[in-house]
Amino acid sequence: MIAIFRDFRPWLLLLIQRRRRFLVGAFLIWITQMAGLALLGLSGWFITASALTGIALTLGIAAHLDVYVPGGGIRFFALTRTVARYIERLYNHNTVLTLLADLRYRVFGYLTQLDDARLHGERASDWLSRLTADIDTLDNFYLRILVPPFVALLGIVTVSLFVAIWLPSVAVLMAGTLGLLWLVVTLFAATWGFSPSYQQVVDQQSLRHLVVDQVQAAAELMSYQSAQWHREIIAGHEQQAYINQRRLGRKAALINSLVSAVSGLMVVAVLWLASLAFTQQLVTAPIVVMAVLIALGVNEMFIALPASFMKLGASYAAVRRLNQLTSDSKPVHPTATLSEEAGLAIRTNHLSLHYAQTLQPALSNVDFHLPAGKRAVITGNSGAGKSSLASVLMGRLKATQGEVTIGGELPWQLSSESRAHHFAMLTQQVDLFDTSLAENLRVANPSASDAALWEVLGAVVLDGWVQQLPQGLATAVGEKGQQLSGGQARRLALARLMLRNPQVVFLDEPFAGVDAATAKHIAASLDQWLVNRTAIYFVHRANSLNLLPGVEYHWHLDAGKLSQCLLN
Ligand SMILES: Nc1ncnc2c1ncn2[C@@H]1O[C@H](COP(=O)(O)OP(=O)(O)OP(=O)(O)O)[C@@H](O)[C@H]1O
Repeated sequence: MIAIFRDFRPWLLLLIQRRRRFLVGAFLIWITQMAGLALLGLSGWFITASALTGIALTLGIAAHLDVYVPGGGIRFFALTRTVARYIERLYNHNTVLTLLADLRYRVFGYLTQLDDARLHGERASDWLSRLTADIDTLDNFYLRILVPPFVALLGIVTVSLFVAIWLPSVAVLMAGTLGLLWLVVTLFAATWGFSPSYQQVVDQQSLRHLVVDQVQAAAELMSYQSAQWHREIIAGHEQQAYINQRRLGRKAALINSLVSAVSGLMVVAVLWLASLAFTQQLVTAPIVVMAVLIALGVNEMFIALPASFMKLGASYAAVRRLNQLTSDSKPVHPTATLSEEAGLAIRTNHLSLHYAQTLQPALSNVDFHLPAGKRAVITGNSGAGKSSLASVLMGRLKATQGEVTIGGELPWQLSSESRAHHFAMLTQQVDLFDTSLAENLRVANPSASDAALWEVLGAVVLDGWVQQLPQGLATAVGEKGQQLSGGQARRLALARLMLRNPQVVFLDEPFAGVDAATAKHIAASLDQWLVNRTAIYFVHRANSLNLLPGVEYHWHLDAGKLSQCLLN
């Protein structure tokens, strides 16, 4: 229980920052509910009193009834209920949207502080779930879990005090029964539904993964004739999820029936006690009707509570996932910067990197020094650690041991603006936006002219191809650049990089997927563009070396260990 509270705490604190909104919202709900109950009670009283007065007059008994005050009261409560409900909806929806913005802002802040290893450690759909489903669950917390039980308690006290004016015994009965019901629909419902609702979130997540896999790997599954096999796995999970959902539904239905049964019995008991008071001439008949109608109407305050509290486990699952982000993200925003004049030499000192959940280090004791403005090549077989080293040099990963300095600063301590300004990296995985060629290029330099775009396209030998496209630079590249070949996409990414003016450049396999003649042309363009920049090429094969003019250093990575090679 304490652990659960500890997990919820940071998010509750965030929600509580808006406590004024919380109190005003709760007050508006309370006004709406009380106006509804007053309308019901007063109408019951008025109808009964009118009927009794009518009967008395018919029987020739002198009787009178002031119809103006209760009539006015009924109109007043009817209007109050409508207006209060309208304002309450506006106000509380505004609060929910404000909280949504608070939560998204905080979670997005955590995401931006995660390093490459953590970001790549989970699926994109999981990150999306955190930003959408998990936050929505927390967002519902305010309007479903925090406000309604508070208002219900306030309602119980108000109604009991009101009824106590005429019928103290009825008031005690109502306060006792409603208090017990309150405990059942909140604490008991939360405990009883905790594990199935927690499981529901876990099931939904695994089903989402499986279905995404089924769609993404559809071609493979069909060509290996395994689609049916995979569908059966999904069906198995789905069946489990249904069983759990039914369990949750049954529990919710049982609590709802309990609430209906107990509140029904309470109405009968109120009728009985009030009738007793009537026979003892302690109250009039209209008061009896009013008390019974109020007891009937008070159930409304509990209707939504069991369903919300049964899902506390789902909120907890969301909170736990979001809390993982807090513990993984860096505590401070790095702020170091590099000066424009500084010569940006790269130096590593016993650099080691060990990914979590792997036995062998990806980099171990890497030592090298690349003077400012010089070029180097680091070769290595697949899995030797080239991309990992590039990520550490870029400051996208923090070394487990040792350190790297660029221009005298630790890259991971540089502000993101400084890194973006001074460093550039061509990664193996190219990310293109689902927009035009020009827009994709201008991601690197929004103010680049068309002439500048043509120039960099020429440098990567894409200009001829773009010229013969009917829409030229305005041609759409499709989602993830699917309308381009792999080699074209990489060349477009390289062209994009050349629109910037970085001092340090890392090029991970710049010639992958490119034919020999084109590679030669690109190498010549790079040779020109890299003048006065510090650059490291990361390539698989030493036979790419003749494509790398100006390279003065050659290191080789083997299973994370770096050794110096002679350049021939
Ligand atoms: N996010 C990660 N989590 C765990 N291990 C990782 C991660 N990224 C890489 N590795 C491991 O680290 C080692 C080095 O990988 P890396 O991608 O740096 O090699 P590489 O030389 O760039 O390979 P390639 O040329 O095939 O891209 C490999 O054993 C790889 O399995």
